[in-house]
Amino acid sequence: MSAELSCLAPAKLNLFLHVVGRRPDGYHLLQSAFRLLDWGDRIHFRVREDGQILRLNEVPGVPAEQDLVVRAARLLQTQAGVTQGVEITVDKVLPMGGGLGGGSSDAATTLLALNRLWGVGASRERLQALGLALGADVPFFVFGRDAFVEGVGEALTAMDLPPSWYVVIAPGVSVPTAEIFSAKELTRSTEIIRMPDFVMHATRNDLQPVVCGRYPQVASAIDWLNHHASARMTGSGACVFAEVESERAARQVVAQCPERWQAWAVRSLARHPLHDRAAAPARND
Ligand SMILES: C[C@@](CO)(OP(=O)(O)O)[C@H](O)COP(=O)(O)OP(=O)(O)OC[C@H]1O[C@@H](n2ccc(N)nc2=O)[C@H](O)[C@@H]1O
Ligand SMILES: Nc1ncnc2c1ncn2[C@@H]1O[C@H](COP(=O)(O)OP(=O)(O)O)[C@@H](O)[C@H]1O
Repeated sequence: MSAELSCLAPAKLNLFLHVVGRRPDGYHLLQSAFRLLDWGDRIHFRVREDGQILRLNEVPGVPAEQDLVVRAARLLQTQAGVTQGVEITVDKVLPMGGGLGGGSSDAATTLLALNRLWGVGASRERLQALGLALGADVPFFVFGRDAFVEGVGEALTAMDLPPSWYVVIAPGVSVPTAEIFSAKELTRSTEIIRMPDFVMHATRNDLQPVVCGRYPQVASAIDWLNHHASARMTGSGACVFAEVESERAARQVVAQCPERWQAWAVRSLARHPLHDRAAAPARND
């Protein structure tokens, strides 16, 4: 008999992304609005009593030791002095290096799930702080609701947005985040805005011109989607998105998408699923 749990690791969109400065260590200071999506990877956790942390399935391009789910589990186990272990199965749905935060979300879902399954009882704030060591977007996914994000990803302010439908397109390329942040043509001095006042048309993704200049597939996906609704890149790319008025409109655009790209109709998600189930005990099988 061992405790187990299956959970969505939701994707995110950066509704806008401004680069407002650079720290002495080279990391960039950002302002961004992060939105959760009701779409993502699926992760299954099963507690082991022998302390081992195992990923059971293959994930192309991600050896188990480098997988953020394994690294997140190991970090929590060490930091909280846990003697139990876990078997993890990752059903990868999100394109990697897509700017949808897949790896970071997998890590955050792992922290939230194991905090419960192992009975650690760490506060959300503590899990956010732990998550920052794994990646800049992990604190947001632990926070688990739409947020204004500042600093390098650690300063979060909750934001309430009405539900929306989006079209998301993967233009079939993977963009390395480090390459884009180190580009000499990147502008790093966008004026700091008062975040709650943002309006989409007055914002942009500062990484988008750099990515479009280097990856023409991203530029052409934005051009194509712009014919249907106002299109923009998420994160450091390569995925692009547009908000549309309804599920029906989203599905119509997806149906017309050229075959060389992948497209999805997705709706927003108000809360990370583990937040909704915060009070529920882990299932025992
Ligand atoms: C810019 C965002 C917005 O969501 O892009 P996406 O990764 O989602 O596309 C993220 O904050 C990215 O976070 P993450 O993907 O975790 O980046 P990391 O692996 O920590 O960083 C990869 C590399 O990008 C650069 N980097 C990253 C984040 C940042 N604020 N400044 C940087 O200069 C650093 O050179 C770093 O070594
Ligand atoms: N569980 C995971 N899922 C996806 N990528 C992972 C995972 N663990 C480690 N990675 C590494 O993180 C990189 C960035 O992946 P991802 O988070 O999908 O991109 P992005 O930050 O652009 O959304 C991948 O190329 C991969 O090497």
